[in-house]
Amino acid sequence: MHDPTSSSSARIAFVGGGNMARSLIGGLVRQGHDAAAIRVAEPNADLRQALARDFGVAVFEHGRDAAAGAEAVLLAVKPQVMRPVCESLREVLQADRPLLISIAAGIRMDQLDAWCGGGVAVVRSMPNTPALIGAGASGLCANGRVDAAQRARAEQILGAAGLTVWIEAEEQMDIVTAISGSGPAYFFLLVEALEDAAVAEGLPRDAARLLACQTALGAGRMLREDGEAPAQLRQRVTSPNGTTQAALDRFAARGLRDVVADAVAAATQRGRELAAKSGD
Ligand SMILES: NC(=O)C1=CN([C@@H]2O[C@H](COP(=O)(O)OP(=O)(O)OC[C@H]3O[C@@H](n4cnc5c(N)ncnc54)[C@H](O)[C@@H]3O)[C@@H](O)[C@H]2O)C=CC1
Ligand SMILES: O=C(O)[C@@H]1CCC=N1
Repeated sequence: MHDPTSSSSARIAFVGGGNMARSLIGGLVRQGHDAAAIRVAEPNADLRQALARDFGVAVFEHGRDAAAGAEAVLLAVKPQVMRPVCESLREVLQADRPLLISIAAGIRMDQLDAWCGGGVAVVRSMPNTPALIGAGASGLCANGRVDAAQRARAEQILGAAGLTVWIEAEEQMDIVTAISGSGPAYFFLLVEALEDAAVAEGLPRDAARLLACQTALGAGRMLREDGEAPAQLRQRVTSPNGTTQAALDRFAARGLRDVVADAVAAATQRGRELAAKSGD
């Protein structure tokens, strides 16, 4: 029987059924959320059918059909189409007043609120692709209309795919995007570079990739599970005058920390530009 107060049967609508939506939906269903209460709007028929087949969710072609009667509406479309998508939902959002959650990079809560007609409870979130395997990290930020129950709902939805962190100042969401939103790509790049370097030194590529990938996994797990600071973990690997020291000295001499700071500044700035470009 449908119990509207139960956290596992609340009607949640996803507008956009691409990669990120799929990972969040997968997480919710795995946690026991009633699949029939999850409604997804996705214009691509193949994606739509795959979502229905894989998770048993209800699928629709148009956002307004999925969103009607939902307690929370999660917007998982690209930033470039966010404005027309919000405008197409305006009528149903104004009638039902659900919690609106956006995962789009660079789109501010006041823009979403205005495009949806005003007076909307908005949570802006920035997840990342490890959500696909339940190891995501999401920053969350709420506007003044979001109540405690809606905060809990947003945490439940994003938390189904990993860790959540509340960010009080919205301007910091561009930094979250630059660190954890884009961050998986930085670690993938480092693994690519390690693999190539090992091959250049003479290791077979298969072995190089396997060792680099497993090292990333091991280091990531120690960072989250050991409770020690990253610098302490680093020091425990580094024997005086040993091999690690030789590599770390070279990273320092080549200015690795400056390169990282510069890259994060560029990503943060790009997030701000995306918000400006999407218009008010
Ligand atoms: N990929 C990433 O690492 C991250 C992406 N994001 C954000 O998540 C959002 C979605 O990204 P992805 O899932 O990677 O993109 P995607 O391209 O896989 O998914 C977007 C989906 O929206 C659908 N769509 C387009 N117009 C629509 C409409 N009018 N109504 C309903 N659906 C519509 C598309 O057919 C597509 O399947 C973006 O705003 C992005 O900024 C956030 C964090 C990380
Ligand atoms: O690259 C991007 O713009 C999006 C936002 C964070 C990850 N992917």
